[in-house]
Amino acid sequence: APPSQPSPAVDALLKFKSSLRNNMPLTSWDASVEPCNWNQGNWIGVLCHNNTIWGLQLENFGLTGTIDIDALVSIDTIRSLSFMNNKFDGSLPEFRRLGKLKALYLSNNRFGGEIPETIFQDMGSLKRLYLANNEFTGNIPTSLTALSKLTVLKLEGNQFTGQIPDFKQKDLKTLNLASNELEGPIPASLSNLNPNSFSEPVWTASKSMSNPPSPTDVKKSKSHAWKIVLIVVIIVVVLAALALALFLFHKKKKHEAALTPSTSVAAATFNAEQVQHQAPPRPQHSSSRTRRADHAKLSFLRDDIEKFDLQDMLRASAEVLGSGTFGASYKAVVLRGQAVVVKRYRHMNNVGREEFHEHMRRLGRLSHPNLLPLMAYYYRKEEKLLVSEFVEHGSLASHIHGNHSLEEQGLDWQTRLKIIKGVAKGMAYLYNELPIMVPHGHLKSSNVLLDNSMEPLLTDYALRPVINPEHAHSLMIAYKSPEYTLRGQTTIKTDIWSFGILILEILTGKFPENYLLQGYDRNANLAAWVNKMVKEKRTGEVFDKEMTGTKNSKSEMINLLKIGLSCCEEDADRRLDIKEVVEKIEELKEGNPEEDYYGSEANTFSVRGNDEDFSFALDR
Ligand SMILES: Nc1ncnc2c1ncn2[C@@H]1O[C@H](COP(=O)(O)OP(=O)(O)OP(=O)(O)O)[C@@H](O)[C@H]1O
Repeated sequence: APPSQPSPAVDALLKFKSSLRNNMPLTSWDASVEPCNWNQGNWIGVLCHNNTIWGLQLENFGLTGTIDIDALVSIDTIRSLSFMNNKFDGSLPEFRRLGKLKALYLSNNRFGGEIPETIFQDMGSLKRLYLANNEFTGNIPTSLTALSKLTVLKLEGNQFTGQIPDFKQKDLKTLNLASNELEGPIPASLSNLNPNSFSEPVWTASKSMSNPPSPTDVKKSKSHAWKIVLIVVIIVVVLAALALALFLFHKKKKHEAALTPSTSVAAATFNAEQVQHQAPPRPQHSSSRTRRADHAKLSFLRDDIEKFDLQDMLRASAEVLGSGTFGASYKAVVLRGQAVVVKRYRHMNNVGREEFHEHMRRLGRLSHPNLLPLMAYYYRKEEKLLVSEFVEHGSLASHIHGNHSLEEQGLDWQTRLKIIKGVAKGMAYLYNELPIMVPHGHLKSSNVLLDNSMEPLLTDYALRPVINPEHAHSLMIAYKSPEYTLRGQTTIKTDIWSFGILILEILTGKFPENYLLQGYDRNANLAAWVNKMVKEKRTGEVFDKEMTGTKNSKSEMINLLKIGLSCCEEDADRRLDIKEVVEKIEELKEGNPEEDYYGSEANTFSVRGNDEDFSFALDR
């Protein structure tokens, strides 16, 4: 029933809405419905937790007009605001009056002009600030250097001039200043930062395929940004060499000493620090030897493996595999040459010891040919490590998007089909087997690993119960579905969307292009593109040129494309469920694709080479 008295938050949000122009997308903002009541159909873009509004995420709506800070000030619980990818212009609004904000995302708008020096003065809680790709001019405000909690600052793609301020924050991990008009020396405090922070993606420093640059970022890189990068690279290399020498000396000296886990992790992840430049974790000094031993205990989840202890793992030289949204992963060789992967998770600090153990035991009981088993884990309040086997063949992402030489060709159709089948079976098993229904929550091509026979192994699955809820939203951003963008919740339905995108990715060879955006753009995602091509009767052009198969696979490919699109229905209720997906994939076989839907075959496909082999040509 409609509330008799609208709550103050409702009033405030309606007032906020009234100063926006083009606010048509906000029709669900209606006084007769509570903003956080999902049963009634909650308000679009309002982020809630336990019935409390903690943020607004109004992205890709074409909004203009005024951001009414007065109205927002009266909602005391707001911690995160995103107005990315809209058309707001004018000077930066007075967000300083929202002193408790932890995240402010304003990238890809038309805000401009000089930013007053003091504007960030009262925003001591701010951790993430995105002002990229606007039209800001003048100096970078020095008040930013006083934000002690800042971890990510994105200022690229503006017209900032003058010198780079002296950022001294120890937690600042990502700083992007590329594509501005800055000059002068790089402050010494920044020599520790990842050089790529000055251009764009951290991913170029690692081999991870998960975070490719967006086309706009690439376009916007200007030559002076590269000069800065070069200088920083030299500084970092010199520092790294010094640090390496120190590390080796230290390792030799302390060989016998029992290290506390976090000290050891810092040492073992030394290589990673050069990539990530995270502040190394501080040693936890415990008072007794027993406590140290306890601390250093790995909990094993399976009996069929030879046990090793944390010290073995941490003393082994670690190679960084990459750093994703959840944390960084390292490869370490333990015992008789067995390679394991240790993933160090951020944002799991809210969960208590018992709860964590219980969920790990649940995951440990899972056993399926398409799930990478969890071997062991480590729990301390401020440190969580998950250990699994190292999978030699790498990830699906690296196979689809990596560079292929003549000897090493792209995946053929049969292999792609096998992979997709395995992924579907792994997902179905996961839903069936866990005593509580938990989605995979993080399905993407870098989380599909391939064993020696190219059978897929899902990893990073079902972790939602142990991720801090306030972070889950910003962490699980891969392959975003429309409703995920609105509610920030992973569900079985959002999984199916991700699975559909994975099918389209595997068939087209294209990286889901909205990956780096925070929100869902109905015109800029892989499903929208495929749908558009299908409508234009250009289906043949969507398939990956590197995918070879026999002539007969053509209809199978088209049928799989259909399954992918049926998983990517905007309306979540219309998506297939996992059982249907598995059945349909298993039934995939020759047949006549529906011509009127997919266009005339003669126009869309071409056969190259002999009759048996074909590939799709783009240049017809
Ligand atoms: N057990 C494993 N064996 C081999 N490679 C792995 C293993 N686990 C992860 N990788 C690879 O290491 C790289 C880094 O993985 P990581 O899980 O840290 O990041 P990600 O998958 O890119 O992002 P996210 O943190 O969002 O899951 C990825 O390329 C991933 O495919």
